[in-house]
Amino acid sequence: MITFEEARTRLDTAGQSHLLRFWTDLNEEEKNRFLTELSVLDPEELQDHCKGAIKAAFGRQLSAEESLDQLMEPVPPEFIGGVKRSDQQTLQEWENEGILQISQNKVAVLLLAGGQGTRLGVPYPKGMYSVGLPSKKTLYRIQAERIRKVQELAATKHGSKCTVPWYIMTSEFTLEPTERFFRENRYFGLEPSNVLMFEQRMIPAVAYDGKLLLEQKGKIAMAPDGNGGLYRALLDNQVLEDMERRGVEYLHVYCVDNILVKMADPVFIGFCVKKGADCGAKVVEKAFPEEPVGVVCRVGGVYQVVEYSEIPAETAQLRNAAGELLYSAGNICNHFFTRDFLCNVAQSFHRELKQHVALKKVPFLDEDGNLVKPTKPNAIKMEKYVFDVFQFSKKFVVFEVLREEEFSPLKNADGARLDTPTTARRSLLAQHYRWALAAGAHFLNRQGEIIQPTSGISQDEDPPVLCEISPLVSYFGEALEPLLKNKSITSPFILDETEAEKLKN
Ligand SMILES: CC(=O)N[C@H]1[C@@H](OP(=O)(O)O)O[C@H](CO)[C@@H](O)[C@@H]1O
Repeated sequence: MITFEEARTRLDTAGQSHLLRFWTDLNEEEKNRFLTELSVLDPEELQDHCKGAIKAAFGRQLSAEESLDQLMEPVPPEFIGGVKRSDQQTLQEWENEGILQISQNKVAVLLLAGGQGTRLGVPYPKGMYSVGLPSKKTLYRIQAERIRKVQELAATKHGSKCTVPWYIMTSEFTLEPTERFFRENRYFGLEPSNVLMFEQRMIPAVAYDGKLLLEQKGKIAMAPDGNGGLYRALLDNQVLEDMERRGVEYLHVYCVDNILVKMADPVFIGFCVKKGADCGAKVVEKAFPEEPVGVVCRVGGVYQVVEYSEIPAETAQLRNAAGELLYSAGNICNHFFTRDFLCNVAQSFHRELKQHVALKKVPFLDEDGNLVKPTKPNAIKMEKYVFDVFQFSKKFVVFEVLREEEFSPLKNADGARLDTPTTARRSLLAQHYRWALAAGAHFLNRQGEIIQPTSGISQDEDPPVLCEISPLVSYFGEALEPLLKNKSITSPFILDETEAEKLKN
């Protein structure tokens, strides 16, 4: 930790000496905490950060030729691999490859979980949320059980025990509650040494005059550095070394809120490995022009995601001759990276990542120490995005999957039209209902009458039966026929391991 004098000199250099305005009001503990916070702020970096924020927010506007819509082009269809575009045998080959890599301990998953869940409106990390399934499982439990199952599938097929380590990037907001939650839930049956949490950095919000803000007398207003803070956090926390020690070669990186996420998806991993990719993105067909998903495309000839907050509205509306959205490769925040690629990016390029700007209302202390809650944006928050490293890839691939099977994110509280606990719950239950029907089950209501099978269930309606299948029984619909074929099942039905045992007999 630095001394007060050192802090003062550093802040003078960075033009931020006002931050010590209330120093004499602080008690010893607050002073120490503040000095600890200040000691990680390098004065030159801080100065660059503030200048960069102002320039990014209010700098020169791009000319017409430089503008995004002039430079954007869709991914040529022949460059997109995927579930709809491939036959069963090819898909099986990719899956086999993925399972083989998993069985050799070469695959890990990495969760981006530093966000505050502001839109969902809960004061705890999103992964701890339960969307109201019959089993009451939280997102974290579902994800953990999918890891356990995919490990088991690979171990059974190749005859040796294997591990898919789970790296979890948290932030100042989410580390402590996430750790506690995992401990209290005994790591959901995973080996604790294979669940590795680390923290991304926080960076200061910058007021429109280039100054930092105090949120308390001894605390600067900070925010996580975006999910692209991953690369710096990998270095800060020696995560790449841990991967190397374990022999991990391939990473499946995903964000916490998609209830249908296929953890360490063998098909996606196998596809990327077989194509020799160093970096890949899973996409779904974008549903409508305003859908809040980024689009994978090329900008100036280079692969990139253009985020929903940055794509010009008219560009998002463009359609091809067949009437489909021109920019339809919707990013579902499921990425593939080789460890080599991550090392290269983290070591050589993390400083070059674009800073994205958001103008936000950031509460601050005024000169008299009173907390002001602004009614309009007053500060710039800078964020890096995880996908901004695609440009450094030597072999980038895109993999399209079916939305109803793999993408239903939890972003908003119930009451919103899209991406709520209700839509997430319905997506999962509809999927499990489809799996059960495909395995040959018949559903009965409480009166013992057959419920006629329904297909094409939308997120606006509940499936006709309540059927939830534990990931410990089936990872993605497999192995259900021996349990369910020609069985008459009464809704609600929870197929967990105990129920599976009963059905076997
Ligand atoms: C920076 C970043 O990763 N943005 C992602 C991410 O958006 P959020 O709104 O930040 O959750 O998830 C979306 C999919 O749910 C994806 O479409 C988008 O591009």
